[in-house]
Amino acid sequence: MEVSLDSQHNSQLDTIRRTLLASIGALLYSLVILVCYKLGYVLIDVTDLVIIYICFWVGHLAAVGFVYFRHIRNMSARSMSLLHMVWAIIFVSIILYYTVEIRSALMMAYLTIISFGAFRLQWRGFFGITLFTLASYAVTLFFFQQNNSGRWSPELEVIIGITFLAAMLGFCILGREFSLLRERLTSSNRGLRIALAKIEALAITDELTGLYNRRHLLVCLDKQRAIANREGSRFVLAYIDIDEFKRINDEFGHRVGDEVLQQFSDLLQESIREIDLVSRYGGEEFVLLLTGVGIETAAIVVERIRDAVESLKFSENNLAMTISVGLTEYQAPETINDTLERADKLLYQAKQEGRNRVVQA
Ligand SMILES: Nc1nc2c(ncn2[C@@H]2O[C@H](COP(=O)(O)OP(=O)(O)OP(=O)(O)O)[C@@H](O)[C@H]2O)c(=O)[nH]1
Repeated sequence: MEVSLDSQHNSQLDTIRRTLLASIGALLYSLVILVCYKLGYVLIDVTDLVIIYICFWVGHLAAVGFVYFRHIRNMSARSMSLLHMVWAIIFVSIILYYTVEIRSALMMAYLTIISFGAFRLQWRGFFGITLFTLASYAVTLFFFQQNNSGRWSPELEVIIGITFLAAMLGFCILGREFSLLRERLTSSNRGLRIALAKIEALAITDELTGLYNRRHLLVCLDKQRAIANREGSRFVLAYIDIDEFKRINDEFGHRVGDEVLQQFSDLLQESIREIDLVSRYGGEEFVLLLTGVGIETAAIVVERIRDAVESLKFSENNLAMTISVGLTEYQAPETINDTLERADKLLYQAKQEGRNRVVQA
């Protein structure tokens, strides 16, 4: 879970970084156009240029704001959405319509815009945006030729057009490869995350019973102790041992012994609340962690479990068995070891007093 949140956060930061890069690119391109305008390569009325700039920047900033808004809301965002790219391509096409002589240089902006799509778009989207760019350039050329026939050189335009088409095709193929690579990477990351979650679960689970193991119990106890020390909350440990389990193994075999352990674990699991924890401490020993209760309430719960075990028949052989329990409440600021040792001594006392009983501190 932590891994997944981490990767989501990193991907959002990447998105913000790419959006900032796109903005820097757009700013530089706007400045280059201004210089070209000053040098007489962009033949446009200054009012029209200002209107085009305002329209483009309003759209661009709205898109950037949208990405940032989704980021602070923790929603997934695309650095340059399809709409955002279409907006930028239209802007470049309009500028190209007014550009003379150096149009092939300013056309490079198309490639920069499209390359942003390679980070996010599926290859179909990438293909679509490439087609849109080609169509948009064709429309620009058509109108340019209509209004500037004097400056129109068919041979030159064909050469530029073919070069541009080849570059776009190359970009499209590379974009597809990139997109496939990204999809493979995403899917292998997902696989790794699932495998990691499984390994983490295995590391804290007892194989036979499916209960938490001793390692996980100790981690939880440390946390619970820290909470109790800080907030003054209470928790109780019940150290449970199945009585004369060796006899069950000896009489019925190890397989039946395992079955009994599994059924007993199920019973324990069903007897506690979600906020409590049951663990297999080792062999036929189990520890219950009962949180937010004092020893009086815990004693009632554990006594009920002892009673249920006594009256149940386990495994296919209808075995009867009993448990002994040492029950103690955590006394701040002692260590968890102290509490466990006390519970163990109480369990020993329960065994000494004849088994099938709960002894509390
Ligand atoms: N079937 C099975 N037996 C286990 C497992 N782990 C431990 N045991 C057995 O549990 C038995 C525990 O025996 P003892 O420690 O002598 O205790 P006991 O017979 O329960 O007697 P008291 O605790 O004194 O009531 C041993 O025979 C172990 O082999 C397990 O995973 N499966």
